[in-house]
Amino acid sequence: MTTPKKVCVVGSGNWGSAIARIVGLNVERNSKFHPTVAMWVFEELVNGRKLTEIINAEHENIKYLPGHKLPDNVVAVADLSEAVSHADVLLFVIPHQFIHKVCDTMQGKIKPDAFGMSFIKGVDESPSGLKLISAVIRDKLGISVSVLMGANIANEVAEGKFCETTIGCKDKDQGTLLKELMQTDHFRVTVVEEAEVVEICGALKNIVAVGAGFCDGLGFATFLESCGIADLITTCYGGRNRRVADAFARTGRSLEELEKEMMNGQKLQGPATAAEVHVLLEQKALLDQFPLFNAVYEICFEGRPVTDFISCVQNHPAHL
Ligand SMILES: NC(=O)c1ccc[n+]([C@@H]2O[C@H](COP(=O)([O-])OP(=O)(O)OC[C@H]3O[C@@H](n4cnc5c(N)ncnc54)[C@H](O)[C@@H]3O)[C@@H](O)[C@H]2O)c1
Ligand SMILES: O=P(O)(O)OC[C@H](O)CO
Repeated sequence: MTTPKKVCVVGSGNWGSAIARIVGLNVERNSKFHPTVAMWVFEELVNGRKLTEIINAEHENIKYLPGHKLPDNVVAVADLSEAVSHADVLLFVIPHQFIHKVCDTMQGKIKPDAFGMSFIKGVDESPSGLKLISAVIRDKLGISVSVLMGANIANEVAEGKFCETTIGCKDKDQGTLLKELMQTDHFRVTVVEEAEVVEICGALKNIVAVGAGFCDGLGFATFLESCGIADLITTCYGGRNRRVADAFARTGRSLEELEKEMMNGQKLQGPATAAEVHVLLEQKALLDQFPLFNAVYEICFEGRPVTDFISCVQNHPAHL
């Protein structure tokens, strides 16, 4: 029998504490894991008391996740080196601004066969270019690093509200183990191999969220009505344009044929609109600024292979 794996949560903010809560409950009932979880806490005083002492005495992170008890087996540790030294599984849940310093402190302190998972949404920027946070951890600590990202609000997850999340992990066995560590009845986990895509989605959506806040704050609320972003998301998930385009890409059959076969007389609006808008963009010499619209037009009407779709967008003049 293999030795139970010890888990350390590196971080104890809003999400870090919600994750520690899940992990603490899960390890108690799964013999593949050691029954205690170390949670590294960036020490600070709250009402004159050390936060670690409050967490260990009251089993609640009263500053970052108030109102939700942590299981007794989650032990707050202020010394990062001590917290991580016995861990087989390292869960990184800190704001991305602190990742370099945290990894630097961990260097030489972790078990050589430990592996990690990052819950951190962000990217790292340096003179050599952008880097995923998982890559920063991997390069600094020499361990494999998966990611977990999803439409998850820490307080809601802690309340046990239903939501789903995605683990990106290239190793099948590790992915299965990490799913066992994270999944609950209310927090449902899907594991995919494309870890980089999972991570970049998590990082970039935060910029859009800031933009959405600007719009709301400025009173430009119409995009947030049902006709705006909501309809965009709805059509991309469940609409007829999406369904027929999906079949087009999978089968290589023509749009006309598929529309006739799949829609029983109903009419697609997307390709025709792409053609109509294309006329205007061409007249105004704006095609370069709308690479997605242009790519859809070329694929639908000019015989451009659908397999070029991503490269059309990648080759936007602004990126050259
Ligand atoms: N909060 C959410 O709902 C949520 C959900 C999903 C993902 N995330 C992501 O999880 C990551 C962590 O977010 P969070 O909500 O746990 O953190 P948070 O926003 O609550 O951040 C505060 C944490 O940072 C720590 N901290 C402050 N100064 C520090 C320093 N110098 N060095 C190290 N730590 C320091 C604090 O002690 C505290 O634990 C982020 O990338 C976030 O985008 C958050
Ligand atoms: O509260 P935010 O904007 O950091 O977002 C939290 C989560 O990332 C939502 O999935």
